[in-house]
Amino acid sequence: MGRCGAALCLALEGNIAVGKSTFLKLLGATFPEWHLVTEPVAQWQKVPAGGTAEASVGSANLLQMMYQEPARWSYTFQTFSCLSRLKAMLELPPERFPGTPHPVRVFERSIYSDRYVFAKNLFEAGHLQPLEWAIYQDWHGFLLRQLGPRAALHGFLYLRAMPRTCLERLRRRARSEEGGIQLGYLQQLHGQHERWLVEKTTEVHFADVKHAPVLVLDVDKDFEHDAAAQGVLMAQVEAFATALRAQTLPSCPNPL
Ligand SMILES: Nc1ncnc2c1ncn2[C@@H]1O[C@H](COP(=O)(O)OP(=O)(O)O)[C@@H](O)[C@H]1O
Ligand SMILES: Nc1nc2c(ncn2[C@H]2C[C@H](O)[C@@H](COP(=O)(O)O)O2)c(=O)[nH]1
Repeated sequence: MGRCGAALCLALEGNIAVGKSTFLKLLGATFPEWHLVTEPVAQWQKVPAGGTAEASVGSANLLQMMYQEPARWSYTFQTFSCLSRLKAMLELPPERFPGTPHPVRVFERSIYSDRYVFAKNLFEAGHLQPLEWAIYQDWHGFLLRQLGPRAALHGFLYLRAMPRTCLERLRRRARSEEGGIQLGYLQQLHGQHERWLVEKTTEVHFADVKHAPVLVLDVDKDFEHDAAAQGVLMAQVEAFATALRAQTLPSCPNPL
């Protein structure tokens, strides 16, 4: 933030179609100096499918493959999604003006929800084999330990709504790959988020992240078309970021 060069790093977490992208746009309009990183869904829908150096054989929609044949493609999906999130996190943000980095960076989901929500859920649902889950956890833990503070987050913004609300929003959005998603899957993911971020009963293997503060934001009601509700949510985020900055980056006193 400001001249000290350190940004406060937050992840925006929540169920499928809860409203993360919509919320991220609102953050962008409210805090134009923040750096916002969207989830790389488009990359998952169009994975270069190889071929030779001379000729590519096109691309694969890994998101669709994972939903159509989860037992076959879940492990591949989780390696690719986690790698794409890690690349986005490690990529240097563009400087706002020379010498003035962004005060806050917000990532839509994270390498932590990749593991403690999605991969964990796929394992518990039987779509990741015990061996695949063990291998995933091995490289995930190794990589993140090697990266140390570069892979750490200071806090989480958790958008929370009832799974039924998410299903309604998901149907309204009508992303073609998600046509087969049922309420039960959103209930499972809701439970994973709650155990990880609220109840804290999920075993988390990284001390910083385990103790990172969580701001729970209730988005069950429509905030998209309600300026007053938007104002309340943005004020909550600003207060959270300000307090977190004072706590975690005390040597960088610049205001947000
Ligand atoms: N608070 C809200 N109330 C009503 N509809 C919403 C709200 N937030 C998002 N939506 C709508 O729900 C759908 C999914 O939102 P989106 O932001 O794409 O979710 P996510 O990024 O979490 O998957 C979109 O059609 C969006 O317009
Ligand atoms: N199996 C996994 N699926 C994931 C993961 N991260 C996102 N997703 C899916 C869920 C949605 O269908 C789509 C985009 O998510 P939004 O909530 O942003 O709409 O991708 C994951 O790690 N594993």
